Amino acid sequence: MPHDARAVVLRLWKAAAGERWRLVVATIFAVLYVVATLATPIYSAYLIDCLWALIQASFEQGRTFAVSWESGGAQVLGLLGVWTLAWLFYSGQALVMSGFAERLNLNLRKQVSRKINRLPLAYFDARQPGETISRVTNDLDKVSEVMQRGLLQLLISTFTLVGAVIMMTTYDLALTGLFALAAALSFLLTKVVAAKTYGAFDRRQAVMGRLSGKVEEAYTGRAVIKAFGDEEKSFQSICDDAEELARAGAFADFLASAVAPVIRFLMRLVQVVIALLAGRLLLNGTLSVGRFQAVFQYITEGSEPLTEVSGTINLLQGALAGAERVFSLLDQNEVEPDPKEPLALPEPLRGRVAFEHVRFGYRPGCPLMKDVNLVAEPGQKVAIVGATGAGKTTLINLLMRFYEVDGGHITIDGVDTRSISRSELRRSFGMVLQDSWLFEGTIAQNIAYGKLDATRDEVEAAARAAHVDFFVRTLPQGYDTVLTNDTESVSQGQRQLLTIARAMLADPAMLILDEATSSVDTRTEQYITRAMEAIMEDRTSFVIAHRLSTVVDADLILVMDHGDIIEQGTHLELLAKGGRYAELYQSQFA
Ligand SMILES: Nc1ncnc2c1ncn2[C@@H]1O[C@H](COP(=O)(O)OP(=O)(O)OP(=O)(O)O)[C@@H](O)[C@H]1O
Repeated sequence: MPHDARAVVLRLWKAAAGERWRLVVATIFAVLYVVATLATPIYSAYLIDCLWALIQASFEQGRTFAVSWESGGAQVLGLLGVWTLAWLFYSGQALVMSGFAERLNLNLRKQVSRKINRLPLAYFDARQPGETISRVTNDLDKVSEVMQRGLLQLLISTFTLVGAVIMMTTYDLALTGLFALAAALSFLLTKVVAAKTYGAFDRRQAVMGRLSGKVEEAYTGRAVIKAFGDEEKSFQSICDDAEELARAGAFADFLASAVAPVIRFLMRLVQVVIALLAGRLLLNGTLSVGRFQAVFQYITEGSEPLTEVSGTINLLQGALAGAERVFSLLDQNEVEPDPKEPLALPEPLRGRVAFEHVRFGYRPGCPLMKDVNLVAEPGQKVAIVGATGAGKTTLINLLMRFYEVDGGHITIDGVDTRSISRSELRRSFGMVLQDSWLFEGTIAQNIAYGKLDATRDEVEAAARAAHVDFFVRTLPQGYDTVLTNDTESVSQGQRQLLTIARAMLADPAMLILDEATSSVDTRTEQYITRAMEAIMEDRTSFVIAHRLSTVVDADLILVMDHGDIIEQGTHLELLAKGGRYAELYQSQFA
């Protein structure tokens, strides 16, 4: 069973708020269906006894046996009517129940989607993307699929079993007792198997999550995998997980389906014993033919749910395992909420950025930045330099509040960035990163992403300023060319120019730029340099710098090492100091 099955069921109930009426309606239909199904044996018992009396009378009086409308025809039609009603109730219930399961799934899916936007980046750092995606897809699908079929079966099976036992007591108590004993035995067996199946289902869902993660990684990282000739290793690793999934899945399914035949066998044995006992009662005249067959129909009606219930409970385990994994995602700590009454940044924004005694570590207990202090005056160009892993990106991550500082303050024009909303903070920055983020849409839409109401003229003006207009016009569809996420027709350099155009159009007060390290052709590089210089004009800009010209021209150079700023000043100041910058300059740039 889940670690706390009752808690999972309670949370599912909560998640079904607003949809519970469907469950009530489905239950009413289920009860009506069971009543109609259980009514047929009584009705047929009466019918058979009537017909039996007729047969005997005809036999004694030497008449030919015939059934008229009055002597049985009407009852036969009535029986057909009850069957039709049962079918109608069953279909109605299935319809309402599928609506319930899908709505419940929709509610959960919305909660999960909202949650994903509120999770801190640290959550995603610690997990493979596919694992989280699997919770939104596979696990949720399992919940709705099984809820739909499983809950329906469970309702009908339980009502049918209880109803059949009650009806049997009206015919013969001893036979009912025997049947109840067999039912209790099969429940016990189900319980034992159910404990095992939960573990198997839980493992299957977990392996499925891991496998989705690897497939996703292999797909998005296919270029790197090919470049390192790692295809075989990547394939093997996916195969290993796929095989584990097959084993876990086969074991879970085997356990779930193996119990039903055992219970069916047990119930058949009981039926034989009851048949022998009931036969004796029939012969000594205690039971009529009609009542004998009614008892038998109730045994059959009551035995089938027992096999169903055991299978269904096993199926529901799968849903509970999926639901538990979804709830564990929903229970993750969220990012610190924005202040209830956020302050606003001054208008117009001057763009003075200050870090005051900032402390930060990605993992608790592992400090990276111990005491970072800096002031970027309005309009200054700040170059951040340092070896790989020195903390350049981390500085930007904190500035944009992708991660929260552990101590100290970051202020913009004197306002603490934690006292304004994240969206206002991020709106005040433009970002041009190395792996430029373009989405599936036209080039015009991609450029206008920072200013959704921009006119086509504004889009084209931004593209011209970013030196990308000429390239766009060489494409057959121009600004209406649709970019796919993986588009091959746009080079790395052109992608960067497009994101510069996007930033130009948004016209933010401050900028964050990550200079490209990947090789682009000289001509494109010239365009990029010119576009970057143009966009940095009169804006406070933070540049993760790789080019000598950017660093030398900067108003402030921050030299980072092991997370902290170890030197800061202008090019000449730092050279004169003869410290790490001078060393770096000699080795890298000179
Ligand atoms: N999401 C993360 N979770 C845990 N540690 C991280 C994370 N991102 C970076 N780090 C670690 O923090 C340190 C600083 O990384 P950061 O990315 O800021 O360096 P960088 O100077 O930008 O490097 P590069 O020039 O290679 O991009 C490194 O030791 C890195 O391993």
